[in-house]
Amino acid sequence: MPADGDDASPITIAEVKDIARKRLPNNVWQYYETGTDDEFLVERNEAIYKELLLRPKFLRNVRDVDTSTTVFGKHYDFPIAIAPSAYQRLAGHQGEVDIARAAFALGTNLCLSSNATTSIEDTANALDSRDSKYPNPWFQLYVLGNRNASADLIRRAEAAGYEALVLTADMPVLGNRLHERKHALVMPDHLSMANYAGRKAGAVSKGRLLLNAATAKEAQDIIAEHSPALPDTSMHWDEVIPWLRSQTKMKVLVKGILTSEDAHLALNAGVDGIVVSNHGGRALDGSVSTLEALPEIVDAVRGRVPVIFDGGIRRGSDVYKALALGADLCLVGRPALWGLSYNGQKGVEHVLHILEREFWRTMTLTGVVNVKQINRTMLGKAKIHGFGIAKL
Ligand SMILES: Cc1cc2nc3c(=O)[nH]c(=O)nc-3n(C[C@H](O)[C@H](O)[C@H](O)COP(=O)(O)O)c2cc1C
Ligand SMILES: CCCCCCC(=O)C(=O)O
Repeated sequence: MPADGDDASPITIAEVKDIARKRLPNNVWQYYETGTDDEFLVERNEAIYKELLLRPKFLRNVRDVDTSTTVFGKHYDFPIAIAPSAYQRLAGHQGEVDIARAAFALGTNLCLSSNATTSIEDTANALDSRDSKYPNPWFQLYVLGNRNASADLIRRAEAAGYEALVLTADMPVLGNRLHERKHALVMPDHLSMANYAGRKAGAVSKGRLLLNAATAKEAQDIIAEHSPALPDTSMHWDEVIPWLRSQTKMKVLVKGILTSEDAHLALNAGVDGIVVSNHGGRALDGSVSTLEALPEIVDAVRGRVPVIFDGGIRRGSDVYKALALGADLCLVGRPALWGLSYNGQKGVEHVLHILEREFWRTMTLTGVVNVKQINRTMLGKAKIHGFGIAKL
């Protein structure tokens, strides 16, 4: 049983978030927090969990509850890992190094962003070796107009021992982040995009460049001028997965899948895994929340590859609900950044502990003793149906 923490410390993710809000400089807070347009999706990603109710079962001998899971044959002490997020040193402390060490210390894993403020090699070298039953870190890739630059990152990640390559598909251009346009993210002098030989940038090219384009024509001109350093907008299923395969032996996952159509295309292209994600509501406002998208993708995939899931997870019960709908592993983005701001590596560990404990407690209180027992029969809809809640 994971021990409860000291109650003088924050005891929920919401409390850690409140501390981060007070500590982070406003433009960093806005950058981390921001969604796009009306931020409908940031809100919906979180709110949607409340639409699903748990159907607890009792007297099932819950003395030994095992929260662990296996993905790509590797062991996770609980099914929560850390999503890729850019520029983690903006939260202070040691950024990516603290997040990676926390994930390893808790028996889980992380995915490093292409746009990290600590390089691929420095992040890997900061980690102690651990039992080979546990995974190595994953690396998230933005494929740039300059494919040679991307090929170089892939080669470096593989050489540094990363286990999987996660292609982010959902942001060929930056979403319309209104807060960021008002509070431009400016990288302090001591930080840079460490994987790109010290390039300074907020949102890729000169920070505000794309965000500040006044017209579509201006945006096109900027893309044309800076395309080697921006995500490659010409990427297509037919070529990009085969190209990645030709570059690496690492597992290849695609991140940002929201429909069964794209899940089928991803499977046909031969990916090793799918990440259901809407980029934390930072790409296209008004699109579907990830929990709503999950069942159709799980049904399309039919267990052929792992389905990884992120978006709006703030409670261990949220993780439980995503697993019940068929996710194999959940990722958290912002909560890790809040933990980092709260107390560096220890703060990220604290966040993971909270989620692990809540997840374990939800398993125990619903009468399941391992993650395989968490399935759709454990959920109901928030709608009165006869005398009970409607089953899914
Ligand atoms: C500040 C920030 C930066 C992010 N940077 C990246 C990135 O570099 N690459 C990527 O694929 N996703 C990025 N994401 C999206 C996350 O990987 C993840 O999909 C999202 O944060 C999950 O939602 P959550 O924050 O509600 O947990 C970023 C998210 C945030 C909040
Ligand atoms: C157009 C790609 C910019 C990526 C910036 C990092 C990121 O993913 C984010 O959400 O912010």
